[in-house]
Amino acid sequence: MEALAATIAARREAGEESYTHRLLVGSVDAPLKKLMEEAGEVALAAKDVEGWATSSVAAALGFDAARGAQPDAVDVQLPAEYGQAVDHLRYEAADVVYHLLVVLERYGVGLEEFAAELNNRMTEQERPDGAIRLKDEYVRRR
Ligand SMILES: N=c1c2ncn([C@@H]3O[C@H](COP(=O)(O)OP(=O)(O)OP(=O)(O)O)[C@@H](O)[C@H]3O)c2ncn1[C@@H]1O[C@H](COP(=O)(O)O)[C@@H](O)[C@H]1O
Repeated sequence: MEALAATIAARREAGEESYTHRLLVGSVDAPLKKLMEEAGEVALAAKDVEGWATSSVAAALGFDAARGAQPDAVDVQLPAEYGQAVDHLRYEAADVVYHLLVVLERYGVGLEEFAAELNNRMTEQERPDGAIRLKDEYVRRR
């Protein structure tokens, strides 16, 4: 994530051949539209995973019912498509994170500041030692 955020920031100085550069300096509507589009694709991909899981459970229950069995536990065989759907979910999630980092970069929110925002929401027990916090040196606008 740090390497990606640094690459995105450096693309401010790149040429028009860079997709990231165009998202950083062109109309903001472009990265915002992509962010929303990719978030929608994550939702659809997750529903696809759900679909393969529930149809597999339904198939296993139907198989047991056909045998007249009343099992305590159902042996669900997840098909290859389930794994492919999870892979697809991960792929779309990466598209969201990339476009989110581009949008944050456009408005000067670096990865460190973003991490500090998340760290601030953690309980003392969750937060690792030395975690970056939202302090004046990270945030100049508060
Ligand atoms: N991580 C990414 C990254 N993730 C997604 N994308 C681009 O985001 C766009 C997504 O658009 P689409 O949805 O049309 O493409 P898709 O994901 O194939 O299709 P869908 O299945 O989502 O519909 C594609 O053009 C991808 O290339 C990215 N473009 C760049 N990066 C990183 O940014 C660096 C700089 O890239 P440049 O833009 O080439 O400077 C790269 O080296 C990468 O590390």
